[in-house]
Amino acid sequence: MDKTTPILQLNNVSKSYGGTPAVKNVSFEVRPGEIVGFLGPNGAGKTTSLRMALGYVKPDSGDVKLFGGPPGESAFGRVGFLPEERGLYKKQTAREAIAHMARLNGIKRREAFATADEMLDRYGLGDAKRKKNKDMSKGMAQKVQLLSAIAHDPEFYILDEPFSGLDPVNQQVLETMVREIAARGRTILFSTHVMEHAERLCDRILLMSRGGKVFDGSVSEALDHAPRRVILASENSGLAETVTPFAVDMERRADGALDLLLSREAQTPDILERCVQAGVRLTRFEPMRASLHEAFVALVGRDALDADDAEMTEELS
Ligand SMILES: Nc1ncnc2c1ncn2[C@@H]1O[C@H](COP(=O)(O)OP(=O)(O)OP(=O)(O)O)[C@@H](O)[C@H]1O
Repeated sequence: MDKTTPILQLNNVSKSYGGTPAVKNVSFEVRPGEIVGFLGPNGAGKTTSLRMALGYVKPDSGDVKLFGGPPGESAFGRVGFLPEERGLYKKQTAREAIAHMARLNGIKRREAFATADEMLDRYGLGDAKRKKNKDMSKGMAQKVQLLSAIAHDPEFYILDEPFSGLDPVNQQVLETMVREIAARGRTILFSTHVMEHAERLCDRILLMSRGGKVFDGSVSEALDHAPRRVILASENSGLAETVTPFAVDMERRADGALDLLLSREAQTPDILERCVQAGVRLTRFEPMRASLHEAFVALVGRDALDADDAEMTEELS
């Protein structure tokens, strides 16, 4: 496989359960060295897509290529997978759990235990080496499970909601881990509901909604879809009337300022100019930085609206 071959390709993949579509005609690629965030509301089809990527679930139609071929044995030892459902053998110790998975991925026994010890030390779990999984806190067990998914140093990491269930400190530890892994040239695809992690970590995000892909691009491209807002206040009257032509919505905040949701065409310099012309003396003019969360809501909301329109058209026809 050359360096330009995508690590993962889903081509028009669909999967239904009992006649209900979970994933509908989804296509995307993950290229070598990328950190890709997989976002979407509950039930959007993320886990199903990841399982198809690994070959655990067979698509009804479309095809999946992992390392340029069908997912399966050829990818043995090259992928590290953290499943959404967490679970470790209760009686295993932390080092046994990690070594066990490393061995399943082709690492020899002695090296597997040495790696387990080294990783537990490196990620602050040195004291837990001989602790049984049943005696660990939820966060600790999750870290151990993550380490067991990555101990064989795979080329490609598929992590299904790796941040869920971790406290803020451990989320930070995990973020650092992801950066370290990426710095070694590895490729990472992770699903998350936490926009801040996606915003900070990802080269690219994929957004799913109702089984379909609704966005595929960089974080800054996604932010273009977020509504733009400006917070305004003035020391005299007439502000709301003056800025109304630039707004699709506005709200009076508790501190008296106006929160303006800008229309697509509205330009902030024009708002300032109009206020000056109208004699409105501004005491506050604060364009707000859009968040990925707002872009997410806008993109998923639009998808839901489009779907409603389609349903309505079907009903009318
Ligand atoms: N094994 C299964 N049997 C039946 N239905 C399933 C199965 N797996 C997934 N589904 C359904 O497929 C849809 C997509 O689920 P999926 O778990 O892929 O979504 P998700 O985006 O990962 O959601 P979440 O963020 O809640 O984990 C849901 O409606 C779910 O109920």
